Amino acid sequence: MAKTLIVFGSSTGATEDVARSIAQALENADVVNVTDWNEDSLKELGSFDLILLGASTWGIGDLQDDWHVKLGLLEQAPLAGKKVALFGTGDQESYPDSFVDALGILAEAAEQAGATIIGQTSTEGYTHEESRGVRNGLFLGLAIDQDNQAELTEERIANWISTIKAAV
Ligand SMILES: Cc1cc2nc3c(=O)[nH]c(=O)nc-3n(C[C@H](O)[C@H](O)[C@H](O)COP(=O)(O)O)c2cc1C
Repeated sequence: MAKTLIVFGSSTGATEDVARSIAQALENADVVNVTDWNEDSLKELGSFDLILLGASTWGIGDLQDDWHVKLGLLEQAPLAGKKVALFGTGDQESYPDSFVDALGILAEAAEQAGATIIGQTSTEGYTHEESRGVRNGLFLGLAIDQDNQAELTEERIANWISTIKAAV
């Protein structure tokens, strides 16, 4: 398996749990909290074949706080030619018009840095109405709803990882 870096931002632990589950399922993954991400971290990106970025959505469609502070760093990251896959947690019932918006925010920043986004997923099985995390009818990454569909999380992660492995 490709050498993988997972960077997550999580306010109450949901996205961190997903990040750690993903890391367990991959053979060669480093997991980093975005709070520990700095200019020096950017220099190490070149040694990874695949970069996974995970964030929750807060406010109404806002990027998780720790990620929000580091978004400028992501925009400047040396990601040209790199494959980046995204995962996000959200609550589709309470926030149907901004469900996993963070996926869209991270995608735009990573693309600005030259990355190619892989790992888009179907919106089937979700009840949201609007999402900045959807482009051309697909989520820009893995969408997890621990608040309403926790029973689907394990299977969603497993399916997504298969797709990612096939794409690297
Ligand atoms: C005040 C508040 C605002 C939220 N806003 C959104 C939102 O706009 N969109 C969304 O999908 N989820 C929203 N959520 C749900 C969280 O994103 C969800 O619970 C997530 O799993 C939290 O992940 P974390 O613990 O990793 O930060 C919100 C939750 C709270 C409490």
